[in-house]
Amino acid sequence: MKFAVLVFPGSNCDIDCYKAVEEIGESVDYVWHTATDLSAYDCILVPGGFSYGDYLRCGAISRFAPVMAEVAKAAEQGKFILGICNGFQILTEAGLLPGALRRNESMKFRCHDTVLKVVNNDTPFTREYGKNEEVIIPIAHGEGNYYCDEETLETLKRNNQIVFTYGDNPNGSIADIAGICNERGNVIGMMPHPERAVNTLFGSEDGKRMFTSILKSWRDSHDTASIS
Ligand SMILES: NC(=O)CC[C@H](N)C(=O)O
Repeated sequence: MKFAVLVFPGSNCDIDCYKAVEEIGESVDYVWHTATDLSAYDCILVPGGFSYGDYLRCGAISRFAPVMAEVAKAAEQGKFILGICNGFQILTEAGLLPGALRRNESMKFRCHDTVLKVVNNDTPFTREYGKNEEVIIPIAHGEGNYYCDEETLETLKRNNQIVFTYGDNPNGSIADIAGICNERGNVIGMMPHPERAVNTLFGSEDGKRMFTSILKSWRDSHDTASIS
């Protein structure tokens, strides 16, 4: 299986994502935002950071990068797309996920561990977790306050698209939402950083199972031997 980690001017979690994939022993490349071909990749990681300095709105400029047309194509093909933090912001700006990320209610940048509930463990990204399992994954953002209108929220609930919720809501997100997926389940965005929780040395390895979930899902769909 081959992973791509997109890199925009101002990305700062690209190396963490790359290392997280290395932790699970898979192949990974950095892919610059000007790339126009993602056909070699099975999973696209859109990492966190401050792409284009968060000017206008977080992700509002990056979503026009040439590579984003390829991300849309990959999503259409059913490939796995994981947007983390600024990556989530870029995916909402690109219209690949519904809703928007606003300034934290506190108007402060929040950087600390959070307890997340795995609301939907029936996605390619979360199958290695138990339903309603609580995991510890850190956040680091100023604009993680997820918002969508009532109708969209009802749709998210009805389709089981709410993947993670916060135990102790750190940013004012509607319905305590920390992560959502598209209706098909192959595109997910989340504000917390699983790639910063892949080893007990980091304080938690609860994020690692997101990466092993992706690998298992890909292996199942490609009918190769499953990993232990
Ligand atoms: N760690 C990040 O990706 C930061 C996300 C974004 N720039 C914010 O502050 O909300």
